[in-house]
Amino acid sequence: MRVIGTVGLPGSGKGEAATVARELGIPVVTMGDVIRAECRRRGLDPADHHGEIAQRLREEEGVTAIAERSLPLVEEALNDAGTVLVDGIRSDVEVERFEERFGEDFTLVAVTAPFDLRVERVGVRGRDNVGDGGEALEARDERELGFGMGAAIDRADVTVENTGTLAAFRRRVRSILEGERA
Ligand SMILES: Nc1ncnc2c1ncn2[C@@H]1O[C@H](COP(=O)(O)OP(=O)(O)OP(=O)(O)O)[C@@H](O)[C@H]1O
Repeated sequence: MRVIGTVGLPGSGKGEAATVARELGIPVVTMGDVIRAECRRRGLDPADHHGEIAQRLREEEGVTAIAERSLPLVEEALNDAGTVLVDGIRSDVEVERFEERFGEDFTLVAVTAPFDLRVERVGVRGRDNVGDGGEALEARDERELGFGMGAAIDRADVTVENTGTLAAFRRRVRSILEGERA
């Protein structure tokens, strides 16, 4: 069994890595789904309340609340597959929770790309209001780093620098996902 977690700043390529996993038939557990489910449970629209509920869950159940609630989903996915990808790790305490649960079977993969490249890519994707100078992305970076994402990236077992072509990145991710455990 292998549990592969991905971590990276906005626009670094985590979504693309998850797409590669799905194409290989590897189930993807998205930690944001936990938050969306909790929004619905509280009768709130996830589109408007995602950030607020993420924050409240951490306050009410501790800083590992979202990781904790993701664990049963990962375990369920492991019933049918040898490898599972976890998308959405945001802090070092979450990394510790996965390491505590899965030990050597957990691999943390950091995806990195310089700010300017991420601005360009997020712009192409058109999901964010980047504005001139990439200010929106800067604010998102700050929020993520505030959760402890920098410390999580520092703990990675493998770092993929996503500075080349999309095809090269996808190949690298595929080889990590298919690779034998060291
Ligand atoms: N090496 C690359 N070359 C060109 N485009 C890329 C490359 N890697 C990723 N992209 C594109 O950049 C955009 C951002 O990547 P992706 O959505 O995977 O980022 P993300 O880390 O999931 O971001 P977020 O945290 O904001 O969801 C996507 O449109 C993706 O297809």
